[in-house]
Amino acid sequence: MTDKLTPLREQIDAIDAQILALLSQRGRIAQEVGHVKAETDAPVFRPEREAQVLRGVAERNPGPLKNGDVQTIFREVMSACRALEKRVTVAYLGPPGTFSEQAVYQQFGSAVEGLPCASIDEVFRATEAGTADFGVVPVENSSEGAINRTLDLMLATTCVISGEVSIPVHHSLMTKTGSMDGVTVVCAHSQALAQCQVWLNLHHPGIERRAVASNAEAAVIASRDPSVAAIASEMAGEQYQLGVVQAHIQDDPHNRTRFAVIGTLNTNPSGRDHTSLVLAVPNKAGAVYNLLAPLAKHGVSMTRFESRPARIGTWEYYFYVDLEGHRQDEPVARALTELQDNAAFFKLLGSYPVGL
Ligand SMILES: C=C(O[C@@H]1C=C(C(=O)O)C=C[C@H]1O)C(=O)O
Repeated sequence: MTDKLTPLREQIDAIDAQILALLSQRGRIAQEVGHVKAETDAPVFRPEREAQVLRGVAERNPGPLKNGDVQTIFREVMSACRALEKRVTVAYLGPPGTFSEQAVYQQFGSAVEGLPCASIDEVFRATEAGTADFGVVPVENSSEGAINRTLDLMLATTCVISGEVSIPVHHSLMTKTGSMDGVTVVCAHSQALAQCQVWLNLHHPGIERRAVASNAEAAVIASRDPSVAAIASEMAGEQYQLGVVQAHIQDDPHNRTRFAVIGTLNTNPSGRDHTSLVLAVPNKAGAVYNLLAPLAKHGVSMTRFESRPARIGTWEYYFYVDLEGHRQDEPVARALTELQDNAAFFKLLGSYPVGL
């Protein structure tokens, strides 16, 4: 066996040497890019360029490696190259171990400075204040719908959306001991409790459910108190040394959460983009119908339509709309101008590459 392996491993060693030489060449060019950007004060992180590189490697991938795996490798290569220019700081809903943190690494790779925050509000504040270069905030979950606090803060702050990222959300029930003996409370973020309610009703109908600030927070509590079980990711469980009672307890096996990358960067077109905006109309018959007419007229598809009460005491609403295309694409630009003319309120949140 050894005789057969030796020449193959020699080939792998030779290839690794080439990969390493090429990586270092790539790194040196990224440093030059960094110098050019510094001269013009241009942004280091360019989501549209990174999206194009990742789409390109999937299109050109000759196999046998899977597209997703090749993209993970290139995501890390770009992350390391970007860090040679500047290590970007990204605020997220902490503590470490949350799905928000996973979304940060999914978008930026691991050569990034994560800044865990106590609340979604704080993520917006840190990003607005420039303490962080970007923030990552949950926007919607495939089972539970919109994250209302994020929608409200999109409206209230000056942050724009520079990117989006979607990750699978798998919940595990975990305790300090790995068993449910003596457990009287299940802690999790309210969204996670909602996403696992059918399973909990079936398997632990009598146990108190307590909403806490985040799933990772629940994991911290469970790591200190054996009468508490946490619902969180297995990553959080590992971080806080919990034993898994039951993995994959979310009611929908395809459960996903979409996150927005917020910041001050107006991302350029990548070729496959989304545009997000908030609109309001006067409270009269046909107003919403008329409002959206420019989309049909210019052939722009709407991928999301969400309403939030305006909270001014009357039955008025803000509409959160996602469109296919970039604000600089001709049909989108035309539709946006007409939408703005028809709307009582109009705020463009940003255009950004469609998440992988
Ligand atoms: C090298 C650049 O800077 C960053 C790193 C990239 C890379 O390593 O490919 C791509 C985009 C930027 O986020 C660039 O802008 O081209």
